[in-house]
Amino acid sequence: ESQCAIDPNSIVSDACTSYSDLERLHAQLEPALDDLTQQTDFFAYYRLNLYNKACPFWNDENSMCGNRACAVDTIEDESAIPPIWRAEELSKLEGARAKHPGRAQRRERPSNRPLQYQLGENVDESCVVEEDDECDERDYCIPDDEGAAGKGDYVSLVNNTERYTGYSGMGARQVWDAIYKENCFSAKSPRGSLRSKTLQAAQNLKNVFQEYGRQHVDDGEDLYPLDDECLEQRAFYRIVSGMHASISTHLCWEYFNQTTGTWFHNVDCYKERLHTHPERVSNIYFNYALLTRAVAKARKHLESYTFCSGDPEQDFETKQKVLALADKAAAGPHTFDESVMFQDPGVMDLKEDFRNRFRNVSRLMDCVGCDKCRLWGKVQTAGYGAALKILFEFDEDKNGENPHLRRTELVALVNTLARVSHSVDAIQKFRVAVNTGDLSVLDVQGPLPVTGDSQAQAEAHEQGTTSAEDTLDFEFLDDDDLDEQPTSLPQRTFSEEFWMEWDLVWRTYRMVLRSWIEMPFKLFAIFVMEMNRLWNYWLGIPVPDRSWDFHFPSRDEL
Ligand SMILES: Cc1cc2nc3c(=O)[nH]c(=O)nc-3n(C[C@H](O)[C@H](O)[C@H](O)COP(=O)(O)OP(=O)(O)OC[C@H]3O[C@@H](n4cnc5c(N)ncnc54)[C@H](O)[C@@H]3O)c2cc1C
Repeated sequence: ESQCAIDPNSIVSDACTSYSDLERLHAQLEPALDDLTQQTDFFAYYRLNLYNKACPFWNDENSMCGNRACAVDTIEDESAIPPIWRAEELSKLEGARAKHPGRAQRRERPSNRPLQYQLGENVDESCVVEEDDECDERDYCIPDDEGAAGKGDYVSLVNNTERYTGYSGMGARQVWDAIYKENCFSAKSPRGSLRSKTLQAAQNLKNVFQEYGRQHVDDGEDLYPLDDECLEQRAFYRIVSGMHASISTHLCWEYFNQTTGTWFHNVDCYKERLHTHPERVSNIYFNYALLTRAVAKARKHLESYTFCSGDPEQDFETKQKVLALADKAAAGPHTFDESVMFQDPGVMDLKEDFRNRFRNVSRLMDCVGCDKCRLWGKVQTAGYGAALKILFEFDEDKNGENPHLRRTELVALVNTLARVSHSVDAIQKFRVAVNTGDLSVLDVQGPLPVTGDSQAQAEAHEQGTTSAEDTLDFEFLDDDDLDEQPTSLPQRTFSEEFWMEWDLVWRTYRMVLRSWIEMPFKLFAIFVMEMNRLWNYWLGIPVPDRSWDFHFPSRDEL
């Protein structure tokens, strides 16, 4: 039995929201988000370490993307960016850095007061920037050296759109594999159901094959089956899967036809990667719910936030716009209930585990072999990291006493929300195009009006009559739930039932045959691993743990 603190069924009503509610919220927030990310310097420029960090997990030299579309236009001429953020100005902070209180001192000072550095003579003293690039234990992300003058690059997020780059193949696949592998939480953490351990072992076995260069078949199934996991673990999976799905949406939305040299909305790409995988779409909506909740929760904190571009008028305007966005997010439906997560004192390890795993996902971005993908991968992992920090480490009612939110975190959070918002937009349009065959909807500017159906659903929701099928259930279904069929589904005919069963028998037969064919390879991999362990033992160096186990596929995996 899972020992998770949360009974998945108990929180359904708190953490549920409908597609149409989120679409309506999206229609309300989209203009404000667009304005913030496209029109303000504060949110348009991002400083990050794009080229100087090696992949900490493997040698990625062979998986570099050489396409022009993979390249990022960094800002060579720093006069294009607000003076206060220039490396030259930032380097003045090195002086201030000398006076930077040490770790011990910092522990003594009220821990959450923003670290502020006063700048040189040519900068207004009331305008301060924070330049703490050290990792706080409450961070869910690895800070990307904004404070390390001269180390990072300034990038305009407006001029480097996230879209199709052509980056694919084993390099990209390896990164996604490794990201999903982070979802195999340690056996020590308090869930320990046999099934999740088996899944973890299965994943490990998969890795053994990869290590030995055995390319596994891309069967189009998602990389990590969502079975018997607790809410926190499931949320982790949904965040990364939703981020993956959102990236897929953007590359389908702006796809490049190499024959004609034109960009277009690729409906087939959408069908293949999203339409036929509703759970991926649902994970995008899940992320939308999570990010809007984080922005709403940061509302009070943002009231005392210093926006600093060196131009007080612009800063004032930026702040008003951010507060207006947070107000709108807060006025919308309650999209996500973080208060039910990590509640049981027994799951404190799990929170630590969750945070560390998310940090690893952020480290994995340095393994992405395409500059533009790496840029947006870093922005988005930092954005989700900031959202998680706000959700799990912030007190909603306090403004000055919360953990400090770095400029990069806030910029990443808002831009990540804007990306997911754009995905929601694109998916709505793609969905209508596929359902009606009318491709002209793809050229509609701005959010689609909430359709009659969605409107009716929203009204029903307000009256408390939303049907179960309209609702996005963000919680775990247990096995009984999974077997339950919604009563409103059309009944299958006898011949449909027959062919479905026949299909299952046929797939089982193929699976058995396949497992016999794979058996020698599995045995070989086990043999190599055992030899490796023996060799280490003989040399007297630590013997690696056995990481193989057998995985019995579920009905869906056949
Ligand atoms: C961090 C990162 C950023 C990227 N950014 C871009 C970009 O900006 N532009 C661009 O053109 N390419 C980008 N790529 C590459 C892109 O994501 C795909 O890897 C590439 O298009 C190849 O796609 P694929 O069909 O092989 O499947 P992939 O998308 O690589 O997926 C691999 C496997 O993962 C599973 N899977 C797919 N989607 C999901 C999901 N949502 N949830 C769970 N499992 C899933 C499936 O089993 C699939 O076969 C990026 C890759 C990474 C790692």
